[in-house]
Amino acid sequence: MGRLFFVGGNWKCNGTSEEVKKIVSILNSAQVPSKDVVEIVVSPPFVFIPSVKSELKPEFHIAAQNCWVKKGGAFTGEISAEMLLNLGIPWVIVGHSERRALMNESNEFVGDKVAYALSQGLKVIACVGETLQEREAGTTMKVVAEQTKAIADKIKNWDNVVLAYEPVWAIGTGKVATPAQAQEVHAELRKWLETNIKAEVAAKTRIIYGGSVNGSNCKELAGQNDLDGFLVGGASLKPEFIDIIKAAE
Ligand SMILES: O=C(COP(=O)(O)O)NO
Repeated sequence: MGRLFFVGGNWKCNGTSEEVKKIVSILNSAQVPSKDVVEIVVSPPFVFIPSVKSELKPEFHIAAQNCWVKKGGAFTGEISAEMLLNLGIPWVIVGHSERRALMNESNEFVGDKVAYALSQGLKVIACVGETLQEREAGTTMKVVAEQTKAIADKIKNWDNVVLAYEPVWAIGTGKVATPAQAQEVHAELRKWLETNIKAEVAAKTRIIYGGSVNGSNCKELAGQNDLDGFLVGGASLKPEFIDIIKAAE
């Protein structure tokens, strides 16, 4: 396939400065595959980004967990794409299901955020995924296609987009999608890109999986044709994150 494997670690709203120091030292002492085998991105909470960026070895790139939908200004509490770029942060996660749910981020708002982040020069991990109710109602593909379309409607270039399929029912629950379940949706998403955007975008875009990935299930998941990596939550705070990165080999 020729798509460079991608592993993201989403630290979410976790960590103290002591805990972050420990995670950084675990990552710095780890032997990780070369950058031709895997692209690794870790996403600390905003407050730890400068220190993590300065301490972490260059094999690990940095992502923010969110950014504002337009140029910075009178938007109390927000962090702008320009600020991230000013700090030399190349990646941002947009549309995570926790933000869609807790902050009421609509598909259109997520699409606008992806477009603005890309327009400023950030690379984007764009998240889609269905809830348990939506899966049980048989509407998984309808939901993730709508979420993907809302992004596609706002952007022209997919070169700096990684699409993360994160079934909400698998996030933080320990109920990881089976390899077949993940492959099915990834293949459908790739087909959606081919049909609605273009074959080259479908072939090149990395589609990564997130939702209870750990050191024991990552290898089988990584073996799926249309699965190009992971967006890891809980396990990215633990030494097993290195095992997950090595699933790229
Ligand atoms: O939300 C997730 C996945 O979290 P978990 O690995 O803890 O299920 N990634 O962004």
